[in-house]
Amino acid sequence: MTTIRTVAVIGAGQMGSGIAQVVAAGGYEVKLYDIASDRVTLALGEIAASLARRAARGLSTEAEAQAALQRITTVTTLAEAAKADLVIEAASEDEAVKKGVFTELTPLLGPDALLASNTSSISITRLASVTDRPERFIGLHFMKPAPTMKLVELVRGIATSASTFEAAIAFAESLGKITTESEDFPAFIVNRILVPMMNEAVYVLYEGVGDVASIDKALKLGANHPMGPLELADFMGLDVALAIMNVLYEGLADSKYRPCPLLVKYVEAGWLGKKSGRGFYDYSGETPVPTR
Ligand SMILES: CC(=O)CC(=O)SCCNC(=O)CCNC(=O)[C@H](O)C(C)(C)COP(=O)(O)OP(=O)(O)OC[C@H]1O[C@@H](n2cnc3c(N)ncnc32)[C@H](O)[C@@H]1OP(=O)(O)O
Ligand SMILES: NC(=O)C1=CN([C@@H]2O[C@H](COP(=O)(O)OP(=O)(O)OC[C@H]3O[C@@H](n4cnc5c(N)ncnc54)[C@H](OP(=O)(O)O)[C@@H]3O)[C@@H](O)[C@H]2O)C=CC1
Repeated sequence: MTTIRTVAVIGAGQMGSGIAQVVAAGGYEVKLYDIASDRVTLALGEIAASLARRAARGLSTEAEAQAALQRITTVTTLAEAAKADLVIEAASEDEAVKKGVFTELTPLLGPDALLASNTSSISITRLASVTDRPERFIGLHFMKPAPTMKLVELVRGIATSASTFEAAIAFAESLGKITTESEDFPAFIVNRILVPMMNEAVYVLYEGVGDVASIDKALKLGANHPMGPLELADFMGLDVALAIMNVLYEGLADSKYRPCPLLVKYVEAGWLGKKSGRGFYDYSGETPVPTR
């Protein structure tokens, strides 16, 4: 079994930065890469702030937070990122982008390196097929926010070996996470169930059944969800939610997964949720304000 000491994270967005933080806190050396180098700098600042908040909440000591931050190195080329025992890809939810990353990365890797994707929905078998090591490739699906959420969903592609699967379980558990296993079907388990529920909430808004505040209040107080479905969609990123719906719609060829036209329009407008400052809520002020 490969001994994992150094982990590269490709993509320093919402998930890549959270994953880098969790992995560094777990005692691993981390290399963080993004296609946009300014994004990596921003991510490091976000990680430092999150580690400090968690220390202030008593979830770690100040010294542990500092040590975790010290273990993260930012890199500006895939060649530097490739010098790792495990590479976790967390780039945008777009099959062409992810395949591009793995195609470029593969010849740069050491022979024993393991590959993982944090994809929310895309076939692990198809992503693995562009590499030279589909048996050493696995879906390692962290939930947002990665430092807080307990689950890591593991997805084996058709060629993933038993030893890769075991290494992935051991790695996730070493981070204090609990794993679950899904077969390699569109959007796996969590998002197959969760994201159509959020899409339905957008239909409820689109059809005028309720406004943003009513829909979120209904699910928060009526079903004890920690966030309403529209708040959660904004938190996840509307582009990510739409990409997952499209994978379900195309992959399962069933009209019940049709993305709500209002969700499509929001993404086309660049209203991507919290990360862009506007989605179903407006985040420009102190507290989020419903937009409909
Ligand atoms: C798309 C995919 O592929 C898969 C997915 O991830 S699906 C999405 C899965 N995630 C969820 O369903 C999350 C649902 N929401 C929750 O469970 C909770 O609201 C929560 C855990 C996010 C926060 O709960 P909480 O009681 O406020 O926890 P708390 O410990 O105070 O905060 C945890 C972190 O969440 C952050 N957070 C809380 N609410 C937030 C919000 N509305 N927006 C952004 N960040 C928020 C906090 O800042 C904190 O971050 P740091 O550790 O960096 O300080
Ligand atoms: N958001 C969520 O709740 C969750 C998302 N995921 C999955 O995690 C992955 C990342 O999502 P998320 O972090 O939300 O998305 P973000 O848009 O926040 O981050 C993606 C990052 O990847 C960068 N990127 C794009 N192309 C490349 C490339 N070729 N090489 C390196 N970096 C690249 C983007 O840069 P730029 O912006 O410049 O294009 C961006 O910084 C997706 O697969 C998503 O489905 C999994 C669990 C939860």
